[in-house]
Amino acid sequence: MQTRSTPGAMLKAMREKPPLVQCITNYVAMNVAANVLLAAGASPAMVHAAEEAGEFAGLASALTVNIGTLSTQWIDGMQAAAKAATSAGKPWVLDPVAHYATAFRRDAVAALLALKPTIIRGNASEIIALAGGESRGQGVDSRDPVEQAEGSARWLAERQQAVVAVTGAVDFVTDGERAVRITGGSALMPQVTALGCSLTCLVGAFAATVPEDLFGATVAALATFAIAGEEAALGAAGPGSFAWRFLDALNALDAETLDARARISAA
Ligand SMILES: Nc1ncnc2c1ncn2[C@@H]1O[C@H](COP(=O)(O)OP(=O)(O)OP(=O)(O)O)[C@@H](O)[C@H]1O
Ligand SMILES: Cc1ncsc1CCO
Ligand SMILES: [Mg+2]
Repeated sequence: MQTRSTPGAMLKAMREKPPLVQCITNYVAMNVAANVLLAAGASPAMVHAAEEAGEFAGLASALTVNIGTLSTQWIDGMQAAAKAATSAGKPWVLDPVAHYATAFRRDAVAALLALKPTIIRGNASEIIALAGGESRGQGVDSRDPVEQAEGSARWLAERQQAVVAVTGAVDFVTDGERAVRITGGSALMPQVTALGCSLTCLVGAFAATVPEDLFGATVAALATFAIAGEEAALGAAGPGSFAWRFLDALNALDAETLDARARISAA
């Protein structure tokens, strides 16, 4: 992996100086994602109102924008925050939840893409559709394998000059030049709502910690989820116990274990 630092070193740096991350996320994910960031060692703030989102982006070290439960007022807040982050040179992450489903979502995502997210994180169906392909996604859930989204991700990364992460059974990350696959996690992860949305917020936390290495930050966040997910699955009886075990595993994961267990290979 061609990054300046290891995932473990980035996790350690994040915990030593917990970054303030502005998460504009959906109603389903707000509580889940805030707990995920706290467990990992970052400081989340769910601030989306049009009246303050832009101003708040000036205080935060990174911004994440997720369109999961969209409404017009929220779009104004998302755009204000994205503009403020971009003009301050701060990283911001776009999660285009089910953008293929309706014209309202498609238009919102097109406007957000024009505001130049530095990182885009989605499931395979979302990334395929963002690149203009035929996706089989149903609502917010992916119906496509990540392998089939790799070409779309490379195309999107080049076109947007952004890091693109596609998640699923095997994750894929590219900046248009470099690309890696990350294995791990658990089949229980897509059975717990909003873990992908929470991962988007965690990508923002790592990006805030190492803004000079957004590719490495994205890989580190995904590897953290992969190892915490594997650990949580060991004792889980189903999605319910997996959800709380995942928070505990994330909190207990240390830098050395992450670096020893992360499975990241060039793609
Ligand atoms: N079958 C699987 N096996 C292992 N890990 C998985 C599997 N499916 C998803 N994951 C992991 O789950 C996490 C969330 O990714 P996912 O692709 O499910 O996001 P998403 O579809 O955007 O989720 P949501 O919309 O619920 O937020 C990632 O860390 C991913 O690696
Ligand atoms: C279930 C659901 N519906 C809109 S957003 C969301 C969270 C997972 O993406
Ligand atoms: Mg999602």
